[in-house]
Amino acid sequence: MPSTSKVIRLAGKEKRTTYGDFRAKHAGKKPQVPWVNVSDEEDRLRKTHLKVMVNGQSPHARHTRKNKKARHSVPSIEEPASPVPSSSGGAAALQEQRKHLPIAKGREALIQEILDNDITVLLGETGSGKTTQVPQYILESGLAGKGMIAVTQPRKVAATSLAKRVAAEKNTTVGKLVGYSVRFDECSSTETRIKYMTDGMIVRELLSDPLLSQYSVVIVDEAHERTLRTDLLIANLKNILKERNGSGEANGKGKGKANKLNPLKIVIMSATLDAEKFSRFFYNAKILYVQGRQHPVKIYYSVEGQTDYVDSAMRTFFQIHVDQPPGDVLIFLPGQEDIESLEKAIELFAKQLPKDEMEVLLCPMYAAQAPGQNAKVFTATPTRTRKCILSTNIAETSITIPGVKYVIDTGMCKEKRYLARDTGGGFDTLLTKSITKSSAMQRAGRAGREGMGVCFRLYTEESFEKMALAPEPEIMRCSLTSSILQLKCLNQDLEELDLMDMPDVESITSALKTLWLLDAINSNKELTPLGRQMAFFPLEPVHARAIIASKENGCTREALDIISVLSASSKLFVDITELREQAAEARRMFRHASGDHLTILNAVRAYEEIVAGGGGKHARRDWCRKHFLNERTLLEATEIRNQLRQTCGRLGIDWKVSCGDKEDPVVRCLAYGLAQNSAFLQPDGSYKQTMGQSVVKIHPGSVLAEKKVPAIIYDELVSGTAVA
Ligand SMILES: Nc1ncnc2c1ncn2[C@@H]1O[C@H](COP(=O)(O)OP(=O)(O)OP(=O)(O)O)[C@@H](O)[C@H]1O
Repeated sequence: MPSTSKVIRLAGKEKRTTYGDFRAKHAGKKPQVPWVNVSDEEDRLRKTHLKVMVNGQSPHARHTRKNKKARHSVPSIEEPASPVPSSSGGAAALQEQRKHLPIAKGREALIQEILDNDITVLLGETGSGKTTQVPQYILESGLAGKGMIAVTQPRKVAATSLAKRVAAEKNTTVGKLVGYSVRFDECSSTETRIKYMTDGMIVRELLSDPLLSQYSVVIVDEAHERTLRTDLLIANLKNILKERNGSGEANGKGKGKANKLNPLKIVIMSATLDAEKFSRFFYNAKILYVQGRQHPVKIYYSVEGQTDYVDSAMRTFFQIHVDQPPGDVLIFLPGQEDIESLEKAIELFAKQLPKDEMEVLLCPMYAAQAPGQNAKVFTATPTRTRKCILSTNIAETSITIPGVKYVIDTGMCKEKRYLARDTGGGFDTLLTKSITKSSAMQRAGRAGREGMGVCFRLYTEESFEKMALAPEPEIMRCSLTSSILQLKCLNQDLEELDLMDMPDVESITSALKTLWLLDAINSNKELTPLGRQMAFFPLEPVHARAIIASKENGCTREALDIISVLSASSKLFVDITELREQAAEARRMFRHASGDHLTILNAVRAYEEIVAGGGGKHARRDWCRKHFLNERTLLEATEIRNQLRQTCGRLGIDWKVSCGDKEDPVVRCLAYGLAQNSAFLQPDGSYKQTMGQSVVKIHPGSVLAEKKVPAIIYDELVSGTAVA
């Protein structure tokens, strides 16, 4: 059965802004500025949650409504005289900066509160210093004893960049006193006391250490995002607290220790949190509030709603570029396609600017881009240049991008949503939708980290008022398959966990059906030995199942080559709509009649020959460019493969076993994992899913796009987007 990496679910057309549209619309014209008005920065959301102040007044006065007179133009932005030193500089400058953060005033009070309470909920404005300082205060005060302090983050990029920043503040290199742990990348040592980690990694640690015995403090940061992993962690922390502290109270202070482990301290943090809900969940835990932000952020709303947010973002960018003082610009967009469209449009217009204007340096930032590429965003901006970062919501929380003074918020994001199938199983899909108030505030908070900032919201104040406060918890809208498998390994049933919000029965049933079809659980919903093995792999269960099946099919080497590429954060085949034919021609040598997975394998093998040939870095890069391959994906996949090989070793699977050039064993083992993702050819040329009613079409970037084959398996289903 041929296999393809991507199919499209045909469910109506969605209009996309393309490069061509931009050219037609703006050819020869100077970009126009959208109307904007000024609103003062507000924190009315938080006022309702305020219970205990940790410190006093904000160091800077807030902007008031009198700014409204600047309705029709963006006034020039003046820096208030600030005693705060600049963020660049050595260790002494960093120590000086730490002292000026709003949270520093409340340091002693905060430590005392954490000492007195097992669970603390901490609210503080973006940039007040929660994420970088609280772990250091806890460490410096000796509150963590000999244990480690875990600081969880929903996203990789935040965990790694925060670890680097805090290591610099501690005048050390990352991986020693301060480390991080993200999927496929661990940077810590026996010296590590503060560990920034993704919520996924700490949930994974529960498998080998159910009481998280290495940690004396767990700080759950950006808890407002309510990711699935954060919710599972929080539910487990409640149980661990009972086990380790012997109390089910927020201020139990470790009384009646149930075992020999250190008592656990839990801190829940965010700038935009429904603090009362968290407090109630944790036995009415105390809510602390850090008042004030280091630098103010002015907010501008558009007077009218913007129908084409990519176009409006472009015009707002040039308005800033032409009229405003130096400072980098961060633009929030929903996804990669919009980022690419905007990148091209800005590039085109930037070339038409007069010679005496500053240069524009474009830096895209999205999860599917290799980590090294995202790291470029953090490098210093050259002189006479304005950096323009085009990002999805991966830059929305926790991170500080040095140099950013302006934020443009399109008000849109992509949200993962699970579409269940009546016949069992289902899939996660990304839908473009309006953001929430929490997101809007977090996005604005990315300006004003090093000095006064400005945020342009490409939506009206009225639209902001109508936004939901926070996103719907992921547990209510995402696939539960992987989580239920992990919980089964901890002898836990999702239905019986004390969760903040309980998902509906259908999505639990759907996940259980998938696990049953993969043989991870039996018909009594009990974990099978195979399921336990699958949970060892840091992969989606479908991919883990394929690797395990490769053992009996004698093709583990090939399965790992393919699945490590599928698990990398960016695609291997560069897919530019306008250059699709040229790319297909350049990649002809890798094409495999059996589909995309074997084509990936051919590309990996060809790349390895180039590496073995010893042509050097430049030769490898040129070869990849020539063949429209993303070398960063290949490099990342090599790292992932090394880890998967180690996991195979621990499970007694010999990764060196190869089937050579035979294709059947490879497709067969993929089919074990992807059996649910299969579709049969229909008389009209479309494909119908075997499980579910959806009609799908092979993605135009697939090697099978032009072919009609009786049946396919696939590993990615895109919903609702149009065929280009
Ligand atoms: N990588 C960095 N480079 C330069 N300055 C930084 C960096 N990280 C943090 N800072 C400085 O430290 C301040 C506090 O950052 P921190 O992340 O601790 O705030 P926070 O209260 O957790 O904010 P948020 O809620 O947005 O995560 C920032 O406003 C910025 O001035």
